[in-house]
Amino acid sequence: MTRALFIAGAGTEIGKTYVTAALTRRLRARGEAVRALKPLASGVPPVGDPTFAASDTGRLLAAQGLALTPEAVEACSPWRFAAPLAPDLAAAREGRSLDLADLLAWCRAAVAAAEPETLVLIEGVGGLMSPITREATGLDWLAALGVPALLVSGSYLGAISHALTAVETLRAHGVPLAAIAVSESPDAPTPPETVAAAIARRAGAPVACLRRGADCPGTLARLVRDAAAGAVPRAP
Ligand SMILES: Nc1ncnc2c1ncn2[C@@H]1O[C@H](COP(=O)(O)OP(=O)(O)OP(=O)(O)O)[C@@H](O)[C@H]1O
Ligand SMILES: C[C@H](N)[C@H](N)CCCCCC(=O)O
Ligand SMILES: [Mg+2]
Repeated sequence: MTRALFIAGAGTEIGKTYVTAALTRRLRARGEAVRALKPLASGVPPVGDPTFAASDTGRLLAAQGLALTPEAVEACSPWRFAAPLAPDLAAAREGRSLDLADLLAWCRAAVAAAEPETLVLIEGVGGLMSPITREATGLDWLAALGVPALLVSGSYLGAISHALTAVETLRAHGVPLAAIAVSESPDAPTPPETVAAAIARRAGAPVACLRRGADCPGTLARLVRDAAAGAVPRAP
């Protein structure tokens, strides 16, 4: 049975790719089959650009041990836009647009095509409710996919409210929340463990922590694997 999980952020540039790549490496090291996808990406350099390896797609492909071939890039991130803006704006800058229905169909096909027992990780774009098309936000994409979420938070001052706001939003929309990962922010005033504990007391979901430069903790890998296998009850 193929299992899928959506990585959502309490904000943009908060650690979604970092956590997804670390999680991918950890699961693969345990012999688990993982496919990490970033279907929709903005702020992306051309594939041949020397900076492409540092892009979300580059980092997710590297975490899977995949070379940055045009085919691998296309299979990971079919909608790529250059401007570092919300995807609807970035697409418009290129005279392009995208439909939520096409994005959903692509994601569903990718999950269906994955080898049995593969865990498919789908990284969203920006924050949970960042616009992805003129009408839809990332939440619409996640809710329509019907897979559990892993919410990534930072540990900066304000991160607790941002994370709990995202938790409440997921709950209000019936999206199952597998876990929250606090990815340490630079120059944060308190340790990420302090932020994680404050979130855990209020979120009703397990919280894991990743210090700067840290690998994915085993607890998070187990939570994600179990959730993707259906061990997360849908929110009331
Ligand atoms: N725990 C961490 N340790 C070291 N670096 C981190 C950590 N978390 C995030 N970063 C770094 O912070 C920057 C932003 O993180 P990342 O790219 O994962 O954010 P994102 O949420 O995926 O952003 P986007 O919304 O653009 O997809 C990156 O340079 C990333 O490597
Ligand atoms: C460029 C950035 N890293 C992301 N790719 C896009 C973030 C869009 C954020 C839109 C918003 O919520 O204000
Ligand atoms: Mg990212």
